Amino acid sequence: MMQQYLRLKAEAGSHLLFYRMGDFYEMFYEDAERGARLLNLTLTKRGTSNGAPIPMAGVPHHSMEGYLARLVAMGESVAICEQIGDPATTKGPVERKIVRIVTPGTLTDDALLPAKADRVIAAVWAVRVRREERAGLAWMNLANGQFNVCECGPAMLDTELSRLDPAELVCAESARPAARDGMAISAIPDWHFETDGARAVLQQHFGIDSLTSFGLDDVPVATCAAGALLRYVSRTQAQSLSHVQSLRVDQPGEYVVLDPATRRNLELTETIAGETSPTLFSTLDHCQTPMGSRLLRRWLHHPLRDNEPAMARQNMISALVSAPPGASALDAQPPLEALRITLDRYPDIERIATRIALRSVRPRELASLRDALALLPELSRQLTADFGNEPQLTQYAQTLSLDPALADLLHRSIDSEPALLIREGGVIATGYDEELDELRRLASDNGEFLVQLEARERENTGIPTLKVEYNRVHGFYIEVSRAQADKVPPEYRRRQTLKNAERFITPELKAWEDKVLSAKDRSLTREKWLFERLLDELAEQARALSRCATALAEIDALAALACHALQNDWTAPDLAEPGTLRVEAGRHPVVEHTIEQFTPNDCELGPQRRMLLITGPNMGGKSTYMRQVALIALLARVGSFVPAQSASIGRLDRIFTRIGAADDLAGGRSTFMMEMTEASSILAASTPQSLVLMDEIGRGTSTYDGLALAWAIAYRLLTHNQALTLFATHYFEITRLPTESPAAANVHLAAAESSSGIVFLHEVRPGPASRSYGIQVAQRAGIPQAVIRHAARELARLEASGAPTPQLDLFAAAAAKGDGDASAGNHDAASGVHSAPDSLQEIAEAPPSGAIRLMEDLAALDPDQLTPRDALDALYRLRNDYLDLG
Ligand SMILES: Nc1ncnc2c1ncn2[C@@H]1O[C@H](COP(=O)(O)OP(=O)(O)OP(=O)(O)O)[C@@H](O)[C@H]1O
Repeated sequence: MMQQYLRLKAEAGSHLLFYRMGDFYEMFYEDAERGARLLNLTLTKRGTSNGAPIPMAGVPHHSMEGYLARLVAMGESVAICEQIGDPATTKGPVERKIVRIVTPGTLTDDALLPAKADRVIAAVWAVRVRREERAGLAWMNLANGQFNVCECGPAMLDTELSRLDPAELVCAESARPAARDGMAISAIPDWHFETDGARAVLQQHFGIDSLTSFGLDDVPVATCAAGALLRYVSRTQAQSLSHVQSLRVDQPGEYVVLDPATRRNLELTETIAGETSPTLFSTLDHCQTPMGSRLLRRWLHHPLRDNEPAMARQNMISALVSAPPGASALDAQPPLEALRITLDRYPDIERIATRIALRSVRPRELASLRDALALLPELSRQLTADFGNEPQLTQYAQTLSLDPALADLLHRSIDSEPALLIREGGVIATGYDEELDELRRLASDNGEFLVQLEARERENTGIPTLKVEYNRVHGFYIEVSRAQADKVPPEYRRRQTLKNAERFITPELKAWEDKVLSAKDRSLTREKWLFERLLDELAEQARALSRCATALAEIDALAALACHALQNDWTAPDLAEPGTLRVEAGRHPVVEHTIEQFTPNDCELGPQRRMLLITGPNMGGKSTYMRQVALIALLARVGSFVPAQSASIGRLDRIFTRIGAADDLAGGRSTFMMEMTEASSILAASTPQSLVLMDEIGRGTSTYDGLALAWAIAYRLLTHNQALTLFATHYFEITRLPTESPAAANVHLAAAESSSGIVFLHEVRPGPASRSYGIQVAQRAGIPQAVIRHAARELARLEASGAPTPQLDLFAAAAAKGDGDASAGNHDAASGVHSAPDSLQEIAEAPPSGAIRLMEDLAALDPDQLTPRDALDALYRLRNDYLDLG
């Protein structure tokens, strides 16, 4: 047996091998140790190998699914080996075979899959093509059969992977990427990616001679990845992947690019702390079906660049939102509500269709499919009757009309309440197959015969207490009390002797028993055979079914967005010309639900006003404001309504965010290094059609370094990249940027000081802030009073001494003017709303800033060339020039 095990283990490779032995799946050797550790199982021993005991750990076969789910969640893969030979007729170990391999990215079983998220498997391959490094990506969603590829430069690989968020990444052994959270890495031999072999695998699967029709000629590197991926996935499944019927090339310009940091910062489907709620997705997910939820999640991660497809969704949402109550609506419900009530009754047809194709569908899933198909005409009727003025919605009605033969077949073939598993019987409906009905009748027709037999034998033997009974060990028997046992006729043969009774069998009873029991076996065999034939017939409809599932998912996701828009007073944005972003009274789609009263704010960016410099106290609402603008833009590009009074959002190619400080300790990068890495990719890639969010860039280093970098980065974004930028900063020196470039404008988050401390107004007003309120915010955060008083004294001292911190200078100037109003400051030249106070104006006009000039002067000095006297003179000069000690 161990030889057989070792052969199968060699086949399983690095996957854990679940080796079936009776009612258990056993693991041996290192697998046993690893499995026991991961699953908290008892580690035992079985036999010895070279004198050493062989470690063994096992899980009961009936609870295997739960253990598999846990292992897969930990990124493990498991090869499942079943007994396929018959123990009764086999000498030596029963024949066994690996029947499937469960890996994190190739799950199709409902019990192992998250209902509301996709689990994608991807493969990556990178090579040099005509002196240019290219990365090819292929990915597959096995649970719905979608198979896609794209190609990009290596720099974009991380961004693409964050878009797809694969559960498993297949790569070549020679190019294993660094591990990442939530993504298992599976290395396969390099030759699997070899061009000819990869193309052959694809051509064979799709049954075609050329891959040109899929548009693969332009993406040779991705084609290699696709071939390797298909080979890998096929090996894991017991069945052919007949539901993977096409391969789509994602075009580079299709979606608004969001890099990994941006997806994280905008908390699309996961909060920064790693929770699933509250996120944009958790807020919007009013979907009634799991397939709708999964599609909505995909949409949020794939905002559309072009107006046309986004507009198509928006039009449908508008129709759903505004349909007048019609005669057809259920129970006088508004049409949208009636539609959602109908949707609520659909099961996960998308995954059922896949499991039909993979022949792993369960009887009860077919019953729920049958019931769902009966609902389709009602849904089609609602779409045409209530939303008839929106042609795209009514088009769905056509996709939903499946061949009535399918519903009829399921209706006739599947029992109204089928058993859980086909091996239990009771799945095929009575009346579907004559032979099955006959066998079932034979198998169950025991009552009448036994009653008659018992009466007859009592009379023949004269034993009134004689009984005909059944148990699982001995089958049918006639029981007679001990005292009466000598009265039984000679044809009675003893089967069992008990303390007070004797049990007998007669030739007649035995013959009948054989007939009944064989009828039972034969009926089960017949039922299994019928089920297989049924799957053959259903498989022909799997494609139409998955198209129907896609339509249902789209209707559901649109209805969810419409429902949210209606309940929260969202509006349809205007999908405008590139380079425009205008929001009137916008709100943060998630935060507006988590606080009592959200203050709406405007935002205006366009060709003449490309950058907003956002200042204001800590806790004033800067980050919320910036994120809200980005989320409104993203929602508009998804095709959704937006939380604003009105909005006009142009075509965007990318959204970038540099928000918050996060160390990448694993990657060995400090906070400041991370900040600069992100900033450098923004400077490298943003265009006039990009939206850039920069939050407090430069704060991770010393004040002057930070200020100088922040200034230079802002300047570059404004003049070179010309991206639409929201730039929040505590460096008030930067607020004079508008005087140098009219395309920049200052805004600030207003706050006021009251007797009880600072009050945040959360209102975005024109012009820069006048104070930072750091000490007041610290006080609110509970810093001890003694520390607060000390800090206040220090601040007063610094201000009085005119210490050369540029922002202190600025505040001091404003404060000296007796500026008690938190929001009053100079308003930028570009906005032209207010004139600037003199002192600020002076600072703004001093070319260039004092800080930078000081640095320049210092840099101009060469200490090695100075005499002690020259050095002293230089020191006095600098002191006089830059410090006002008067
Ligand atoms: N428009 C708004 N209306 C109401 N409350 C708001 C608004 N914007 C922000 N807030 C509240 O203010 C809090 C602080 O907001 P936010 O984190 O955006 O401030 P910040 O200026 O970025 O602070 P810091 O500079 O310290 O990072 C939020 O938790 C939120 O509850």
